[in-house]
Amino acid sequence: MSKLAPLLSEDIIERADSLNTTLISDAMGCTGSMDYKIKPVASGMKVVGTALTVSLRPGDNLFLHQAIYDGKEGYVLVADGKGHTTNAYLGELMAGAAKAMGIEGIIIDGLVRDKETLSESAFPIFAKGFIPNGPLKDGPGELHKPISCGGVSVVPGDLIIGDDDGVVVVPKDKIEEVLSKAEKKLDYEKTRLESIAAYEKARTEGRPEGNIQPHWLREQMKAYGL
Ligand SMILES: O=C([O-])CC(=O)C(=O)O
Ligand SMILES: [Mg+2]
Repeated sequence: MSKLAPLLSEDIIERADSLNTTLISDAMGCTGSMDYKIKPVASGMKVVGTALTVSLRPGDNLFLHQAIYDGKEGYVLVADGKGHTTNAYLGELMAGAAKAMGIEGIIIDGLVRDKETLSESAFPIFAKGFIPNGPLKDGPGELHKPISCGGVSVVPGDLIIGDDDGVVVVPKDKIEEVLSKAEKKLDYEKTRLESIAAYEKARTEGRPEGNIQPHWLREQMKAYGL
């Protein structure tokens, strides 16, 4: 029997892929984001998938090696590196192995190394930064258990989305509700951007009409007597 949590459906992954981290966080009441220091190693990287979790001893990557070989397509490896900042948890070799295994990407609360190779690769890695020191390989650690990563709980099987703004986690029992809300927000934002652009065009052409204040602004400002 697989140790891995069931993969999320292709439909869920496709829907999440057509959204982004900000819409998904909005749909969770502006929550769900990991520590802002966890960012893609190169701008433009995006990852969406089912969480595969590992907890590491600070500065030690033994269990991260095992997690890579437990992984396969559809999974995003999420590693609680406890925010350790003296040793890197992975470099180009492990990143290459994870990509070869079919893993969608790696999120780590800690540092990595081999910046040049990692940032030129198409393989998405999200970390807090870079340091030349390598890790120990002695353990202990924990695989496929609930963890905390970047201040957010991650349970194996949760939905993970990472992009240039950071990483957001959607608990598996909330996915349907969150995706439908985020899709509605996307529609709202598209319409809003269109009206902002139309207003700017009209204004610069000397024929402004109406206003582009969001519908809720007036009501909210009443509390301030304005
Ligand atoms: O030593 C390690 O396990 C990490 C590393 O440098 C690599 O993945 O290239
Ligand atoms: Mg190396």
